Amino acid sequence: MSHDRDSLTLVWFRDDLRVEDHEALTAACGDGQVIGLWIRECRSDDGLGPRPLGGAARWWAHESLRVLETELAQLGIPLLFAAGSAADIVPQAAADLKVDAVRWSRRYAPAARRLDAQIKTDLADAGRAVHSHTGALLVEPWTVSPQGGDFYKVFTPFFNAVRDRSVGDSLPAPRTQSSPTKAQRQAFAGHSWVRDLDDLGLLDGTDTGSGSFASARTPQWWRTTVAGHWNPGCREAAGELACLSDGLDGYADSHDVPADPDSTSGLSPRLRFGELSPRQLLAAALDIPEVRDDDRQAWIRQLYWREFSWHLTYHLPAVESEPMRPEFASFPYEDDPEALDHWCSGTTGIDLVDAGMAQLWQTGWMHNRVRMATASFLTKNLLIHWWHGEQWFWDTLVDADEANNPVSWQWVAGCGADAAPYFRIFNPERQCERFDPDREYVGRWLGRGPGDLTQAERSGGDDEPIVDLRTSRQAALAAYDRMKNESAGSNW
Ligand SMILES: Cc1cc2nc3c(=O)[nH]c(=O)nc-3n(C[C@H](O)[C@H](O)[C@H](O)COP(=O)(O)OP(=O)(O)OC[C@H]3O[C@@H](n4cnc5c(N)ncnc54)[C@H](O)[C@@H]3O)c2cc1C
Repeated sequence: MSHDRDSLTLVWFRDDLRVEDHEALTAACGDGQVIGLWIRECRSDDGLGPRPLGGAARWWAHESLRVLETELAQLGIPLLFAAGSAADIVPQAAADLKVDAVRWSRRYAPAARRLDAQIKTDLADAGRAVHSHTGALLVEPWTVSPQGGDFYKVFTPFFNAVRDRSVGDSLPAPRTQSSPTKAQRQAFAGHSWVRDLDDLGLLDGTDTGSGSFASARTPQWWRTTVAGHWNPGCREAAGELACLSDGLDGYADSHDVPADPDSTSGLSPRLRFGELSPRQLLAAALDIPEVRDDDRQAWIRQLYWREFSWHLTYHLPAVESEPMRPEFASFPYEDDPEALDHWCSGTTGIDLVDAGMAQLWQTGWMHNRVRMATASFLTKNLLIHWWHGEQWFWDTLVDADEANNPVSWQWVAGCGADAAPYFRIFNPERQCERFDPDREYVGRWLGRGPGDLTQAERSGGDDEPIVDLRTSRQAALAAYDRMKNESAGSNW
């Protein structure tokens, strides 16, 4: 259906690569004609903008954008691509395309918010209407605070404060518009900032050639290997949402079983890139009749863990680089590139850790229970700074998320939002016995069959552990004591 009014709106897509339940897109279509824009952004020298995508996420974004382009085209909406500084490109695009308004879904990391505020001012100064919309979160972070405090620092009170809030109904895809004419398309392509998706460099990348596994990050890897495990794009995401009952069935009891591919939903990259909105997920979970209520509630609680990560990220200046507990700034981490390389390449000799790192490298994803065990091993048994692990995950996870990744790393490292921080040191052998008793998961990812010798039964050989779990645990606790004695304590 074509629209009568003349109004033209630019919808700037970011981490919201969908057409359903998209408030900015729906509002824009209600006003008149729409043009979409996606920018491969770089961070400015003064640190404004989103964190540059890691290798696996770049591959995902590229594929997902291809699908979004097709979905939008079916609605009569062109999607234009650009690369560079959004502070330059968005005002330029708005002027060149002569749009009346610009709309986008909000983002919440401080450096991206500051950039968006600057762009909003520039557009308004140029006489354009600018509207930001909700869409990435169920709860806007500034709408929730504890009595007498600025923001929640512990999950359970946060969850109790927001769990019963209404989030409204999901929106259908907007109605079809009249497609741009050939002449209009040619005019779009003529602007200096417009690129083809394939020219954004999302699949480019260079091997640093330094010889270490951790630095040899080749994005082509993701294209050839990880691609076999995923089908990015909002169309496929909608199909997965329809099968959500598989992931929810038995969730309360079995979500910690890494060998079972249905023990969790596997929807994290869909949320990361906004192929599905959290509101769609919540509505779907509440709607599945055949799922037991404790499974449903346990899963919904996890959705709110994601909200909590963003709540913290919104309120903290630099969650990716600064410990939430300030005393950890002086934690005596060790500089051990060789051990880091063993960890990245999954050659630590600790089965669960190596299996997890193999799953990550081969699929761009790792089960949550194993993420916790591998992260604990790096930061506590190897005493390597959580930054290094966070960065490796950032580069290798298809769901690498600006909030969930650093907040989870800080949680495991003991410097984050956890009521019982440092003393929880996951023993990866005990974790394996408990959550993978038949060794199905480690067998799958280490290329050994279930029933092979357990870690304890093996001795010597190439896969001798690089560190003794018991003595390294004691060393970690001693390092913690040293830090505590040196710091005066914190008010976090
Ligand atoms: C060291 C470490 C790093 C992590 N990095 C990321 C990351 O970069 N991106 C990311 O999305 N998650 C991250 N997580 C959280 C969690 O591991 C993943 O969200 C989860 O494994 C995704 O699988 P799923 O979609 O099947 O989850 P499900 O169990 O089906 O849960 C549904 C959704 O809830 C959210 N969720 C589930 N568990 C958590 C959690 N512990 N914390 C926050 N949100 C959660 C996710 O959005 C997930 O898609 C990390 C966890 C750890 C311990």
